[in-house]
Amino acid sequence: MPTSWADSVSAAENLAAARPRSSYVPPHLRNRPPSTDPPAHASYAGPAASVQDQSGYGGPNVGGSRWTGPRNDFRSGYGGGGGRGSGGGWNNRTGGWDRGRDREANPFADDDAEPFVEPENSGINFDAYEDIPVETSGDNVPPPVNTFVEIDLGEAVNLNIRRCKYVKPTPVQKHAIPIALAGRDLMACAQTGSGKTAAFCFPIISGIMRGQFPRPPRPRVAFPLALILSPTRELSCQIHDEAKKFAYQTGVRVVVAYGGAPINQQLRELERGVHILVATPGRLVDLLERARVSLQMIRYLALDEADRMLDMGFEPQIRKIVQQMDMPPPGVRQTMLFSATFPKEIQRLALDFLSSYIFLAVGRVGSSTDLIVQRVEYVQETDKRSHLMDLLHAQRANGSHGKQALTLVFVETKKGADSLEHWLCMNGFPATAIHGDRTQQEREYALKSFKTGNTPILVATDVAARGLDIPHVAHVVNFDIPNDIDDYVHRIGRTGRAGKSGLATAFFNENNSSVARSLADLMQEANQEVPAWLSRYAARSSHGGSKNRRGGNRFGGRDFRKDSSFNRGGVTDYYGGANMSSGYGAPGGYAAPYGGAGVTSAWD
Ligand SMILES: Nc1ncnc2c1ncn2[C@@H]1O[C@H](COP(=O)(O)OP(=O)(O)OP(=O)(O)O)[C@@H](O)[C@H]1O
Repeated sequence: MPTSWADSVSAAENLAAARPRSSYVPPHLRNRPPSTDPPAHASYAGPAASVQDQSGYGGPNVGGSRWTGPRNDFRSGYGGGGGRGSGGGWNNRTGGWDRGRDREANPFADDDAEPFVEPENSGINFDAYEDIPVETSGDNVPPPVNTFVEIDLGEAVNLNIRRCKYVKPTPVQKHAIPIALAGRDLMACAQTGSGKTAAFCFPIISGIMRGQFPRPPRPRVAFPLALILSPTRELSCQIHDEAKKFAYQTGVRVVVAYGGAPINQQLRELERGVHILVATPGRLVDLLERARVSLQMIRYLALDEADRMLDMGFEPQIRKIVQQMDMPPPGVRQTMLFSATFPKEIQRLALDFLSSYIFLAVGRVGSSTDLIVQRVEYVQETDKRSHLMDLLHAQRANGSHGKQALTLVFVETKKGADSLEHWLCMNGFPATAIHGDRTQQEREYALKSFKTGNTPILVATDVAARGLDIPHVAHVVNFDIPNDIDDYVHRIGRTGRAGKSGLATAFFNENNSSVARSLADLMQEANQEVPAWLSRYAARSSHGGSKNRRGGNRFGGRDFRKDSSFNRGGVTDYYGGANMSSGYGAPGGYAAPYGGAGVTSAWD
């Protein structure tokens, strides 16, 4: 009997291997249950059919009443039944989705060529996340799970989890996946590098595999079932790559659309059919205005790094996409917001986008993980370059495996990035740069060159601060400290990911005094040593008032619905109690009520 999730998957694989095969089965078909495969191009949407079992969305197009019934109906057979004969299913026009699936490239193929490949994606210190404080608020919060085997994601997704070498869910996954699988709207805040991408992708993929959906009503228009919005092109590409791995051989097709790349190629991809569309807001608005994408069939909406999208001025586009086009309203679609930081503005947006949602905070909101050793050094503007060179020399001397560890250097301006890159190269340090004035091709080339270790130093503006998951970034240098502490949290979060440790060094001087206090608070909270001189700056700036988007609340946001000032503003208080846990050992912790006066929480 299998004793762990990994054992169960192994057992499943062994069983599959033991199955007698009468003839050669091509690799892309090997994980498909032979008995349930429909004939090519047949329209099939029986009650137990999943996307994998269909040649497309064979269910009827219910036309006029597309938003009728509660949201869960979509997942429990909406549009199912009567699908036979309804016209050949999804994408029939181009030969059917199955044809595309047969050509599905193996998204894991590159992993084996990875220069720094590891046997297991458990990280050297994965258990470091276990004791992290977790808080949930909202009505009827589904209980967390401890293992992947407890979550019924389906055999195909389980195999992909194993291919990803994930052994157990991270804390945010333990909580968020059951919440999302229960069909609940979710606002989830968890530390950088803690696995949020999989936390929203797994339930979406699994929901699409299980659901029954009407077939797309018009040709030449893409009707995705799920939309994942992210602020930057690189992050959208990364989510796309991840989602393709999670959805490999499930029949769920993931397409990405982002600016700066030829739109025609993206249109062709969309025409081949799309279940999950990953997009940046600007390019998506373009596609919607060209009427090449319709959001009318969206059942899942995920906003990754939602706060950053507002910072970048995307709010009008996001509101247009979510509220002014044809997307089903909250309560019909399922909406999830994920970030490591949630300033007040985004919590207000959440009230418009989410319906009776659960607020989940894993670790203190806006905190950095204590896997990252943070150092702040006092460096005058004019000394920054030579100081950086000292750090890089020291690092080169300590290089492991004959390879120089990757170093990410953040600067404030695009010009500053160009000039520092040039200076580093002139001084014998192989560096490249990424910023918004570079062409998309240059940006992608720079990232690739950095990831592969060809240029182990990347100079970047905030375009690389959010979400990018680059293995083996050992050191993040804040050559220029950002004015907003949330940006600092995301920047340093490019190291110390998935349980690994990392180092972050910041060059502080007079110009940064406005963030002294939030920086000192953040470091203290992450159990870092705060230099005495920084504490003095912090004490001074508390009187002057530093920019603090967290509204004076020391640990930043918490569920905004709890703020009395907010509720006095005439907005309904959805808050219906909260649960608090400081670990996973005691399931009883989730039943403990929170919110009464005098109860200590992770936030206080
Ligand atoms: N269960 C798991 N086991 C092992 N590794 C995991 C697991 N889940 C995710 N990872 C890995 O952890 C890394 C970080 O994941 P991800 O990029 O989703 O983090 P994140 O929380 O979105 O970070 P950020 O806030 O910076 O966007 C990735 O390399 C991912 O493959």
